[in-house]
Amino acid sequence: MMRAIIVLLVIGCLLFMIRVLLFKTGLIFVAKKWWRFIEDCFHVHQFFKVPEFNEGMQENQLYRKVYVYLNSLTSIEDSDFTNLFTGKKSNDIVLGLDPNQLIQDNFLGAPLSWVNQDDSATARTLVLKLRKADRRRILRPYLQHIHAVSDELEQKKKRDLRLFVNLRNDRDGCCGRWRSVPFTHPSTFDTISMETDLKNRVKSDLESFLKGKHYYHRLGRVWKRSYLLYGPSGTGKSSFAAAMASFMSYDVYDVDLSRVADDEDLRSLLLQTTSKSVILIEDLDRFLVEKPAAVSLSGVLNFMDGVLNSCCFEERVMVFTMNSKDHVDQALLRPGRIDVHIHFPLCDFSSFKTLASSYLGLKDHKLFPQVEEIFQNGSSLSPAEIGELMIANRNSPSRALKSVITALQTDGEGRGAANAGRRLDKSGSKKSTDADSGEHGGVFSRENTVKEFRKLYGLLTLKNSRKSQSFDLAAAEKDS
Ligand SMILES: Nc1ncnc2c1ncn2[C@@H]1O[C@H](COP(=O)(O)OP(=O)(O)OP(=O)(O)O)[C@@H](O)[C@H]1O
Ligand SMILES: [Mg+2]
Repeated sequence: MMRAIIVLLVIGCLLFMIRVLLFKTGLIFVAKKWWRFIEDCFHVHQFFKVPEFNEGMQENQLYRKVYVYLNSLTSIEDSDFTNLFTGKKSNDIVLGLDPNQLIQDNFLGAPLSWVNQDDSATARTLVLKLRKADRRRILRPYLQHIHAVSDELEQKKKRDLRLFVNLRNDRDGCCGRWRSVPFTHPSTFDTISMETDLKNRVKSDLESFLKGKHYYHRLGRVWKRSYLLYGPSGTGKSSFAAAMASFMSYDVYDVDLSRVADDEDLRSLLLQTTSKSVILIEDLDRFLVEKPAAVSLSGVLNFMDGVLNSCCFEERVMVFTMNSKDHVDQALLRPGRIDVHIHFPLCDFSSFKTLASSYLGLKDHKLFPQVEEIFQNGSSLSPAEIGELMIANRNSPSRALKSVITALQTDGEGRGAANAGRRLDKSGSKKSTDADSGEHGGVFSRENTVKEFRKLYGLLTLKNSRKSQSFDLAAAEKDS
């Protein structure tokens, strides 16, 4: 009897020491791994692949959800290799899947594992491995669980907007053509010096769009809206486009047409964009004149029309910027292709005062009357030029204003008249050119309330008698 007790004690001590050894040295993970391997040998498995792109090179939404879900699993820390990234805050450490990393999971008592297949030759794929005996019972509820968890994570995490740029198509079509970085452009509608009324109308137009899904579908139209921001260099077009994206919490796809091989390539780029995004094409006029790529005009027109079935083009806002519309094929600007035209003119005295207030904190100054007179004599500069002068002299407002006056008198001579003159040429009064030419149909009086915009899809011409900025929505009469 005594001998049996001693043997049991020795075995107990041995087991305890082995346990301590296993946990202290981490060998427990090796033991678990071997145990799983031996167990697996006695089961038949099934594999389910979740590719990043479907055969049409469109993003596979399930891939994105599984990726978010796996990155949230604590078992990601048990993998042999895991990436560490800095999160939003500098002291945040975020774990990220490593190429070909194995992640274990367990659902309703069934062991599962995922492999993050990511070799540069093919598009990225997540592969689920589960026992055949468990498939019927858990596959569907497991995928629903993944959807629920990833949706919750997406909701919880404030949407970190992303800026996507397109790569050259020298990667034989694999692995997607967009690379993204966090979108942190500081511009908001508040930082852009623009007439408040005009800014509010753009906001209201965007809000109507965001709520307009059923309205567009009832009209049988793709739920998209396109804006043309045009005006001289340095007048805030790019900043405004960034402000629009931030306002809507939309990602930005910045299309560099010079990196697009041909029309087909442009279409496939579009296919890979996701909903809730701004698709930005800068300096379209320059592209159409210089044509640095093999994209044809009809390719651009189709791109602008979103000539794709609606599933691939929903919830997109297209923003085109130009320095001038004068040399552009008018087919590009017709209603339905460009819904809203917004002109960004050079500064006048009122926008100058807005800049002086934001950059120098000045509401008034003894030099203001002199500045006003120079503007009235037809001189002007872009907000970028005036902004830079104010920033350079922000510690001395008087010196800043004197440098603006000097610049207006030297570089700005006549530019204001030329800029305003574009409006005056057609009408002899301070209205926007588009409104006068009537090229987009009728002119709406300023009394138009925002609800007029809501009633109409397409283009409204709004006579904006204010001299500083025009918000000319040219109406397609027949659509109204
Ligand atoms: N209306 C404005 N209000 C405030 N800042 C402005 C405005 N316009 C331009 N700026 C400032 O000038 C700089 C250039 O602006 P932005 O790049 O948006 O001009 P742009 O019209 O896109 O010029 P380009 O046609 O050369 O691309 C930015 O730093 C921006 O902050
Ligand atoms: Mg720009």
